Parts: sequence; structure tokens; C-alpha cells
Amino acid sequence: MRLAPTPLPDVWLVESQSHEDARGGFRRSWCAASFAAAGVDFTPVQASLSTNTAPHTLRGLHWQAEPKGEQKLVRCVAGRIQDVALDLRPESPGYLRWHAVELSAENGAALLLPRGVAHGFLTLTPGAVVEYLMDVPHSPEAARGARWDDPAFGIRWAAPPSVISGRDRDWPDFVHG
Ligand SMILES: Cc1cn([C@H]2C[C@H](O)[C@@H](COP(=O)(O)OP(=O)(O)O[C@H]3O[C@H](C)C(=O)[C@H](O)[C@H]3O)O2)c(=O)[nH]c1=O
Repeated sequence: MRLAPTPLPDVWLVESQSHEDARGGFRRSWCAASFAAAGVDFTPVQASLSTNTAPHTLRGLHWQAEPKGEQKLVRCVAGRIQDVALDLRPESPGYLRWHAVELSAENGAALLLPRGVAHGFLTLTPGAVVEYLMDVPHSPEAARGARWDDPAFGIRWAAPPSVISGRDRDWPDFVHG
């Protein structure tokens, strides 16, 4: 398992080898030793699955307000998604910058997002399933969001969403600080 840096501080691309044979494949999806070796303190306490029927379903951009901030490891376990990290940490050199990667069941890659970095994804296939590992339990009252097309960020999505929740469609313009 290898953690590769991305242009956003503390956002890591997590890659692992798939051991293939006539039955299929086997790959590690989280490893305390590999994360510790990369200097990343991440211990999951909750896992969730997001199932998405249609291509161009967009979820996000979401984060948890402090003190309920969460680190999360995001992986696509069926289909393909465009996964987006958006740095909302005012003290970060990457503040208001975004980074997108394609995650898929085939490439088996994952993105590790620290507290203060918002997350969203656009599905690129029907039946995309996204797995989350979080390091704190879910707190609905701490949920915050920003709009996918907010001009403050200029995120280049692969396509406009064809399916999006009313909440995600209607987040107000981002307010700095
Ligand atoms: C996030 C979450 C949701 N839920 C329940 C609450 C609702 O009844 C239902 C759907 O929740 P929501 O519409 O917030 O789901 P998403 O829009 O996919 O939210 C997620 O989407 C973006 C992209 C993320 O990165 C976050 O993990 C998360 O915010 O699942 C739970 O029970 N536990 C949870 O951790």
C-alpha cells in the first residue's frame, strides 16, 4: 500500500496492488502500518457505503464543522467516479483549491481527506458504489456543504449532474473565513 501526495496538503492518494489469479483479485484497502509509515494518523471507527443508480449523480460538496471534523478514506468499489477534494482550511497553502481524481473498482485507488477538506463526487457509470471509512462517528448537526458549481472554486466536473439532491443543489454561495 502506497500513500502518494497530491497538490493539496495532507490529501493523499492511496494505492494498493491487486493480487490477481484465476478467481479474481485481492487488495488491501486500509493498513495501519502503511499509514503510520507515511506519517498519517488515521484510525477508522465507522464505515459507510453510498450506492448510486444513475451516471452523473453528484453528491457533495460536504464537510463536518469543528469540533466534529472527520478524516475520511474514500474508495469506489463498483463503477467509476470523479472524486473531488476541496481545501477549505484558511491556514492551508491550498485554501480554496480543489483536486480531482478518478476512483474506480478497477484502479482500486482511494483518497484520504483530512479535516477541513470538503468532498464530493460525480458518478461516471451506472451503479457506482462508494465506500467511506471515517475516523469519527457521523454527526448530522455538524454537516456543512457547498455547491458543486460555486464560482468561488471553479471546479471542472466531467459533466453537469443529472441527479443531485435538493440540498446539494441549493447550498448558498461560499462565504470566506
Ligand atoms: C453521511 C451519512 C448519512 N447518513 C444517513 C443520513 C440520511 O438519512 C442518508 C443520506 O445522507 P446524505 O444525503 O447526507 O448522504 P450524502 O449526500 O451521500 O452525504 C455524503 O456525501 C458526501 C459526498 C460525503 O463525503 C459525506 O460522506 C456525506 O456527506 O444517510 C448516515 O446515517 N450516516 C452518514 O455518515
